Amino acid sequence: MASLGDPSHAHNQSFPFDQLPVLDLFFPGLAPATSAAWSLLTGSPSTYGQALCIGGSLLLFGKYALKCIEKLLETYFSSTIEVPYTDEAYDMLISWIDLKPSAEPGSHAEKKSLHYSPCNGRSCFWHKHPYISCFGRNPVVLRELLNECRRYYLESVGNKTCVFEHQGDRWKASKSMAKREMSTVIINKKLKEMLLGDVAEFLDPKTRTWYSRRGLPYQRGYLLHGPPGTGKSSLCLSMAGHFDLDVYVLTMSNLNDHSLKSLFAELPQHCIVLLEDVDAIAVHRKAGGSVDESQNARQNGPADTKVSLSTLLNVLDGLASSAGRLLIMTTNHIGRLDPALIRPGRVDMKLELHLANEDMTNQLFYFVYNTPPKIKERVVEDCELLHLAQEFVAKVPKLEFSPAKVLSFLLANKHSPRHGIANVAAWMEKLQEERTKLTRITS
Ligand SMILES: Nc1ncnc2c1ncn2[C@@H]1O[C@H](COP(=O)(O)OP(=O)(O)OP(=O)(O)O)[C@@H](O)[C@H]1O
Repeated sequence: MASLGDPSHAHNQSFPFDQLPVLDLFFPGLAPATSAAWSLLTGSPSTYGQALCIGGSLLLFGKYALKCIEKLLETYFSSTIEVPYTDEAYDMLISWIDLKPSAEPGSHAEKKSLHYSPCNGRSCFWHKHPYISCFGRNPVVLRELLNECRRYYLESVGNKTCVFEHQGDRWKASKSMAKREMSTVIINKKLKEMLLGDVAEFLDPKTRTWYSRRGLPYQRGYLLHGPPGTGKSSLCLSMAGHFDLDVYVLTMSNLNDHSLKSLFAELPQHCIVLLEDVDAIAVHRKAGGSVDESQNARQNGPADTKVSLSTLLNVLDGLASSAGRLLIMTTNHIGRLDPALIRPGRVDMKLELHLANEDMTNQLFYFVYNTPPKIKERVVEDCELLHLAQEFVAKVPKLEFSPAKVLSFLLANKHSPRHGIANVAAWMEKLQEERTKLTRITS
């Protein structure tokens, strides 16, 4: 029996090649590779083994060397501009890419249109004629590109009102809508004029100087209150269009203290901050006037899921530190608001929007059926309009329906005012039924 130390046995220790064909049966091509590796390990490399070894090393080190070169180039020979997802420049970049001919989604653009956006990592695209990459230490090309994106973006939203909404504690452009003419929001004429005059005066640069000379906080707050569907949000949006401002919408029910603070910290200069349904913060006070925290917690839920009044007051007061923002709060229940929230200085003007009176119903009728003189095709002849409007107004009880309801009815009959007028009674009956049903459910 041969011992392990027996040199003659060493020779017999070679790879069991007699087993190779069997291995090859299951793993074709494995046998030659293992034989090369075996001969390398046992110190007698074949040419094939040597080549394999050199190739492998080249592959390994080549990859590493490439990474090093890439890093070196990136660090010393290229410029990079970071465009975070949350930055408006990101939206500009996206709209620019979307506008590129290569991004045209084809003839079915209207339905399920495609939108293109840059992904994380490296992207190559054409900018003017040369093929640009960020190679080189001069960032001018990148700046130029971003400027071009900005130009495209501003052109595309030129006649639009941009609305930003919050996602967690970040702002995100949610939609850009065609500017809504102030004339399409039907409210008391004097009220509208007063509001527009006040905002125009506030935004005047002279007013800003006036405030700063006296060390007064340059801020203005408005409260729009009234029943649902009286045009509070519409008024805010059309004001934004009128004064060319973007709107940042905060929905109180989806916020907590932390997100509210972060969102306020990120607001740009010159914009409208719309706080919708501020009554979502129901505040209970004790007999002495102090805030009843336990009652608040019971009604509003845990503190980390809701906005507390003290945080809201703090951020509103902080708003004064950055100039040029208009604060507009809306509510359907002014009686539920804490007096501290709507005290002068935080709210400078309160405007109540009403259910449709005779004048508003008349204006809504004209809004739907009056056709501009340029358009030949008309539903009603001008001479008939006055008479039909009077007939409609006489049938609709005043201060009973919101402008939203009246408008919705008129739009349902937009092709035939006569048919609409004939159906007013049935419509009111239906509304009454709905109201009774709702009262039964809620009681
Ligand atoms: N006064 C109005 N003039 C013209 N359209 C109106 C008016 N009020 C409501 N509408 C129309 O009704 C719809 C709802 O209006 P809007 O959202 O502005 O009402 P709101 O008072 O903000 O309601 P809510 O309190 O429920 O938020 C919109 O389509 C709007 O065009």
